[in-house]
Amino acid sequence: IFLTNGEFYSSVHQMSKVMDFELKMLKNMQKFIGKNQNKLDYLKERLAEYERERNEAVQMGSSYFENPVNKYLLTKRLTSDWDRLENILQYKEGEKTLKKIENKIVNESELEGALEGVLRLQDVYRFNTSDIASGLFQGVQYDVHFDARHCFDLGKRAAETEYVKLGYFWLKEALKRSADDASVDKLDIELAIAHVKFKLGDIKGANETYAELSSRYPENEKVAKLFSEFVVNSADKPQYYVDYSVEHEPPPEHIFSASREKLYKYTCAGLIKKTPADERDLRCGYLVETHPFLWLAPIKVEELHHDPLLVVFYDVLSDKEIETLRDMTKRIERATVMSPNGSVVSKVRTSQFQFIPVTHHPLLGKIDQRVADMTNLDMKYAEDHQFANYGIGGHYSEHHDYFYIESVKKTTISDYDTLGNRIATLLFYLSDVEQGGGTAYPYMKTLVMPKKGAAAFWYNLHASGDRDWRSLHGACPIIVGSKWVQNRWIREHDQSEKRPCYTFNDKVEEIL
Ligand SMILES: O=C(O)CCC(=O)C(=O)O
Ligand SMILES: [Fe+2]
Repeated sequence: IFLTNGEFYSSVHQMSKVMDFELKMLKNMQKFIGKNQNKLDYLKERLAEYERERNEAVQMGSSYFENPVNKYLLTKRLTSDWDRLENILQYKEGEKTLKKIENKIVNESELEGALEGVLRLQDVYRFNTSDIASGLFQGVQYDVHFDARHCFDLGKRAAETEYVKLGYFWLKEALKRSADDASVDKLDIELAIAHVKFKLGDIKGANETYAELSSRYPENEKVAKLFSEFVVNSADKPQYYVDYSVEHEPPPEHIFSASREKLYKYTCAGLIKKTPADERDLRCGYLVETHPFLWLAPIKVEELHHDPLLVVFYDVLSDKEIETLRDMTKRIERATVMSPNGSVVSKVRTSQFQFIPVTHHPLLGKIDQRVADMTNLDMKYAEDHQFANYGIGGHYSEHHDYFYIESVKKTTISDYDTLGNRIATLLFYLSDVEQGGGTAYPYMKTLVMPKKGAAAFWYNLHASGDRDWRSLHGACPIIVGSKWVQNRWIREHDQSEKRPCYTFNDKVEEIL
């Protein structure tokens, strides 16, 4: 058994394990019910039999005992039969099975992770609470909805995270739904709303809610207690209201003045995108120069940004190759999980992000040759192939692929002295994603949507070797679907023949 702590919600691949686990639980439950059903059936039969014998005896009166057989039967019922029955009654049928069911493996932190996944989606894509609650995502209607209890759980969870304000809206939604849905107590929702208001610094609003509740429930001890706690805790807080008219703060007027995290989210949500003027010089076409073979089989390439360079290559992996790659990652993963020693949690984690050396399978070398043809870089200087799987809500926040060599220990980076920094990244998409899951490049105003068999390619370093901060990117959360990617991180030493240094420094100073 290897399912544990908050590792599943982020990967659909892992979720399928959870599904298998649920099936086992259901089977155990069936077994438990079956066993107890047999026991009850047996007991019912015995009961009927004994009642019948007894009724006969009662009807016959004392003459019943004139028959030695009857005398024997009564004695037997009250002695050996009864002992057996007692044993059966005391025996906890299906106890072992019950233990298995009780010993649930998907624990509370999984649930918290799942709730936070929903909140992250909502935050990044700026979904309305009532839309999510009724199963509407980016204009696509799904046949799911959240009841008052779900909304309440989300609201309470949100209040404990960075999404406190969303917590307010979820609790309001819970309140709305509780009108004709008794899955949660209305007063509990209202108390949670008062608490969230307090957390948001809405001291005046919280005070009004508590005051109203205590006048509506004058005898309620819980209300009185929470109100007086609030009065004590808010005594030295500034007294103001919070505006709840919008669920998501609009971006600042000069959008690039926002934090990098915000820029990443805005790009995922489509608030940052290229203007027609930005797109004017970008081309689509066929790549034929880097290798004579490409004259026969040119690679489809789409330019998405020029400086720094960002392109997408299409149809560079076949479905069959992708199948082989996926099989490869499955095999390695299982081997890791079954390993008898070492931390189980980290093993499960590495199975969501795993490195496979090029020597592991001939296909990996073949792919690297293709990458060399596509990028004109030398793949001798690349890291191991990295595979990753993201599930619903799974994401990778904004980051640079290059190393900050000043701030990390050199020894933690493989072969830094010989290979140097990550000059470029080639990111294969091994799956389509139904909704969400794009790769966002805020400074290039680009959102690349995963397309099975395609690959995004960009430079992380200037030709001078300096880090290019404009290569900032991140994987947007998955709304629906499962995303598989394969990373090729290409190092800078020694690409000098492939990407000559300029004689001038092309470094662009950071504007932050
Ligand atoms: O999955 C993506 O879209 C981006 C992944 C990424 O940036 C990374 O693994 O470094
Ligand atoms: Fe990255």
